[in-house]
Amino acid sequence: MLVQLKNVNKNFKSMQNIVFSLNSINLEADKGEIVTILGPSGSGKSTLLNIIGGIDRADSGSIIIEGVDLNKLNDKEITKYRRNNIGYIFQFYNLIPNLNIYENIEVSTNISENPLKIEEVLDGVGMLDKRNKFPQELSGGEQQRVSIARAIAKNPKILLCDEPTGALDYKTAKEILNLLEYVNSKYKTTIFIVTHNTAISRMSDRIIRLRSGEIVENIKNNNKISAKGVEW
Ligand SMILES: Nc1ncnc2c1ncn2[C@@H]1O[C@H](COP(=O)(O)OP(=O)(O)OP(=O)(O)O)[C@@H](O)[C@H]1O
Repeated sequence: MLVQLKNVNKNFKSMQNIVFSLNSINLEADKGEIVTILGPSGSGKSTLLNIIGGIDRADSGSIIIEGVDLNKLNDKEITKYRRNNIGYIFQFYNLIPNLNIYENIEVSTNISENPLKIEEVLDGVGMLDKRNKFPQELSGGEQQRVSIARAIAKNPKILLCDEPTGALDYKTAKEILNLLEYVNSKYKTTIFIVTHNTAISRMSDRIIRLRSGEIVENIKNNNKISAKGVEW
């Protein structure tokens, strides 16, 4: 098992009160699985993703990645874990505006121990010919392709996608889903996709539904379809 969360709890507090808590989260994901995390706004989806990514710390419980418990790592060790194991894709791409496409990816490969060739990943996402362009010269879909290339170039075991198609129109969103499927099959990357779009869950191996910080559904998808067939 690549990812195992056991009894994970996380509270966000205001001055005196707990304003939100993620409660007793248990989940597992194998190498190469695609997992979708569904749930209404504020249910804790991004918080859960950030805990798996070592960005947020859990208050208690275990987050075991390849046998290592993230909750037992110090800050330096967790930074190293993040650099080498985690690729992140955001709704609004988060590319660095004053660096060209190639340089945006270089920022990520420069800090990882086992990066892929930048040309190879740019070619894989269909952006090699735009390598000298700047983010503002690209469409949203193209920027998301670059952000996938940036995440993948680190050669991470886990790809965390927070609403990766949330800012894109139907056609471009479908292209991005196809690309995530390609990455998953080529690199055997385990992919977590947080989304409001329940249709996306049809291309995943596992579907997790959160409500008010609790998992209310955790099912294996026995009717997985290819990204091409996902419709909404
Ligand atoms: N750093 C923080 N400090 C305090 N509260 C936080 C913090 N991060 C998240 N929260 C609260 O935790 C709750 C869950 O937030 P989270 O972003 O995980 O939900 P979500 O399901 O991803 O929502 P959305 O779909 O709107 O992005 C929210 O009520 C949010 O305000």
